[in-house]
Amino acid sequence: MMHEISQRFFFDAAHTLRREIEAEGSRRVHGHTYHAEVAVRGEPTAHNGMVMDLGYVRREVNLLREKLDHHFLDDVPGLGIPTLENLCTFIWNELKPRIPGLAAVTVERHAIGDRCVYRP
Ligand SMILES: Nc1nc2c(c(=O)[nH]1)N=C([C@H](O)[C@H](O)COP(=O)(O)OP(=O)(O)OP(=O)(O)O)CN2
Ligand SMILES: [Zn+2]
Repeated sequence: MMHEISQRFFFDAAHTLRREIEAEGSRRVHGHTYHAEVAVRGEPTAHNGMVMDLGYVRREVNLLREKLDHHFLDDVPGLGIPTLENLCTFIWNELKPRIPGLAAVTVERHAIGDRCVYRP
């Protein structure tokens, strides 16, 4: 039977964004607290009852988090334009080789209710 486990984390980061609406504030350097979640699918093994030890997921997430937390997202190599979509893809690309059962990445800005889910 398939199970899905998940790990939440957050990071604070600055960015700029060129937009066609609400352009003025987005173009200036400003910051957000981003809330993210990674989900891992699999079958619990008979020997430990886990899909994967969440401590392992946390360790990988913490390594990834160092690349985003308190960074200027416009300058993060491999991220591209710092949208929620590209943050999901970036986190996916960073974690997928380390967490083979990775199933989804979610990034949200709670303050304004924006959310993106990447589930290829
Ligand atoms: N499809 C997407 N649309 C938008 C994205 C996105 O990542 N994907 N991002 C934005 C803006 O970054 C977002 O709306 C925040 O706007 P911003 O000017 O950065 O901040 P606000 O002042 O609106 O919100 P605060 O968090 O209160 O500062 C838009 N669309
Ligand atoms: Zn913004």
